This record gives sequence, structure tokens and C-alpha cells, in this order.
Amino acid sequence: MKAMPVRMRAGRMREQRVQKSDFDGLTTQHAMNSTVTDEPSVPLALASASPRRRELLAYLGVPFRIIATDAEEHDHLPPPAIVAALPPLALPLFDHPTLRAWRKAHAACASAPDSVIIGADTIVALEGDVLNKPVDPDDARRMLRRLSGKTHTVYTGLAVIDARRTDALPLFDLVASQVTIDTLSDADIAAYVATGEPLDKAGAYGIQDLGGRLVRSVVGSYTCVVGLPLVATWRLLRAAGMTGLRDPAEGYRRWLRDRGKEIPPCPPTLP
Ligand SMILES: Cc1cn([C@H]2C[C@H](O)[C@@H](COP(=O)(O)OP(=O)(O)OP(=O)(O)O)O2)c(=O)[nH]c1=O
Repeated sequence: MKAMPVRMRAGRMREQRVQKSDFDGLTTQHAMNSTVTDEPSVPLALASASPRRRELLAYLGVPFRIIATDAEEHDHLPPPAIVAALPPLALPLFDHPTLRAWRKAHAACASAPDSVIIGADTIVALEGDVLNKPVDPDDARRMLRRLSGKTHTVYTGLAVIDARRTDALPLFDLVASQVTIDTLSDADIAAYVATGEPLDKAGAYGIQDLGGRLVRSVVGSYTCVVGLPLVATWRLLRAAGMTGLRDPAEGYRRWLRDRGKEIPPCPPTLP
């Protein structure tokens, strides 16, 4: 992305605008030519610093701005109405990805009072434990040793808030995909961790990059694993009244094509 002035706000909030002329990296040419289709009916904001989320959301074809917060680190109790509306999940409330997504979207409201705001959060769950982002390479090696040869669940929670109507309940979703990791030797793990790729990823792997080589199968949404399930995102944004969005299956195909990837067999792997 062309460096845009980043406005600092209280509470470590950063803001950028993503629009037609504003894509970078791997998909610059494709994104500029084919990603943004229309002006949205309501301004859209993504409450996330994740480059994966920014990239995937762009494939739904509407411009948006980015507001990154440190809200997921907050642990204050949310309002009871929010807790009651969360999709059921047999994990501690503090780890609930939809609650964490809500914390991000909620924290961004003051910066985008005219917008629909989407937050997302991804965790890896294995045998009742939650694996977040590793704190260091040792932690990444430990996580990958645990995931080796097993099937785990990747959950991505979504929260959409219309900041113009803060009295209304947010829209929530929780998407789960089953990922099976190959049996990995210590040398495989060491080589992968040495790439540095695992450090900013839940569960210490990135399926969309080199980590894809560690994965034997995905059952469910592929983009849930990457951090932003496109079909569920599309559905929530439509429910929030947004128009001009590209069909998510088409966005997924374009994203795969621009990354030079084959379309995984469908089903069991879906957008
Ligand atoms: C399992 C997996 C996770 N991930 C990423 C998605 C998320 O960016 C990250 C999980 O951390 P999150 O806390 O969900 O997100 P984040 O800290 O990157 O961004 P923000 O809080 O600002 O929204 O792991 C992949 O990129 N590929 C994968 O295969």
C-alpha cells in the first residue's frame, strides 16, 4: 500500500484508507484492476491491523478504511447483552473470537462514527486449549509440535457494528474450519520457524503462505483459516445494509488466482 499518513489516536489507534489506487505487494496490479467495484452504500471500516484481513476484505470489492486498535487485549467484562448474543462456544469467554472481534469493532466506533465497522479474530483450538499467536520462536516450535499429525479447529469470530446506531445489537458470527496438519519432524518445524512466518499467526502457521505445505486437509472455509471468512463477512455486511459487495465465491476465486493458487476441491474446502 502506498504509505498513507497514519493518524495516531488515543489508545494506540491507527487509521488508513484503502481504495482503488491503494493496494500493494503481491496483488497490486490485480487489486488495482479488479478488486474495487463500487462505492459502498455506507462507509466501511475494518478494525484490524492484519494484512491478511485487509487483503481478503478488498476482494469483496468495496473501499474501506482501516482502524487498528489494541482492544483484543482488554479483559473488562462486556455488557451482558453482548455476552448473551455471542454464538455458543465451549471455550472460556475471554478467548471467544467473536467477543474479541466485537472488542476491536467497538473500540473503532469513535474513530468512524459514520461507518459500518467489522472486526474479526482468529484462534486455533486443540484438545480444549487455545493457541493464539506464539510469543517467540520457542513457543512457535511448541505449538507446531502439538499440532503435528492432528486435526484442530480454527475459529474466526466476526462482529459488525453500525456506528451510526450504537443502540442496536451488533451482528455476530463464528466460523469454524477443521485443519489437519501433517506429521512434522523436528527438522521440518525448525526450518519453518526459521522463516519467521509463524510469529504473527494464530497456531504458529499461515496456511496461505509456506505454512500451506504443512497442511494435509481443510474441511470448511479456507478464508476462515486465513483470518476473514468471506462468505460470512459478505452475509453480515449485507445484513448491515451494505450494497455494492462482490459475490464472495467470485472474490475467493480472484484472490486465489492473484496468489497463483489452485482452487482447493470444493467441498470439503469452501470459500
Ligand atoms: C491459522 C492462521 C492464522 N492466520 C492469522 C490471521 C490473523 O491475522 C492472526 C490471528 O491473530 P488475530 O489476533 O486474530 O489478528 P491480528 O492480531 O493479526 O490482527 P488484529 O487483531 O489487528 O485484527 O493469524 C493466518 O494468517 N493464517 C493461518 O493459517
